Amino acid sequence: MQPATLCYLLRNERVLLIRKKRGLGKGKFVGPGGKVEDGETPIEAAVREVEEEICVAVNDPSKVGEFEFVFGDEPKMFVHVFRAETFSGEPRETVEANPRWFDFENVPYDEMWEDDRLWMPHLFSGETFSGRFRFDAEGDELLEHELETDIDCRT
Ligand SMILES: COc1nc(N)nc2c1ncn2[C@H]1C[C@H](O)[C@@H](COP(=O)(O)OP(=O)(O)OP(=O)(O)O)O1
Repeated sequence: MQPATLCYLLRNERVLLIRKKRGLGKGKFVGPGGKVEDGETPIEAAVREVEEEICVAVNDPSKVGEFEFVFGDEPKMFVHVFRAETFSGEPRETVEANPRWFDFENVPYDEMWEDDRLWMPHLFSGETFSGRFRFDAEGDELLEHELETDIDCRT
């Protein structure tokens, strides 16, 4: 399965999301992230993707979750989820992404992947989690899921 990352920047009860401009999930609000490249660790990939997508240097990402995404019967991605509260640089728009801060209460779930509304509240409350989400073959509709919290997430 393709390894990938999501890295959520959190500050003052707000989360930074990007309007994705290309690739899987184009047009949706998502967390900064992308595929893990050959020779990279997930944490290195998470830091690189945030820098590439919104020009922010993340200092202390900590792993808080793991997801398996399945499209139809095809395992699609294994995603390592990180959170970061210290980072430097002002988030800037790039060719890949348009960044925007949202209050935890006003996250635009209707414009996001369907799984996000199920687990993001656990991110905001400081929990760890793991999930398996099966979508239809096109990735349009979430068909079934399992979600567990308070997992051991050490990398
Ligand atoms: C299917 O459900 C998903 N939900 C959520 N919340 N996030 C998802 C889902 N499927 C994929 N993702 C995330 C995981 C990664 O952060 C990205 C993958 O995006 P992409 O394939 O565009 O990765 P890049 O490395 O940025 O793309 P390039 O190959 O173009 O560099 O989506």
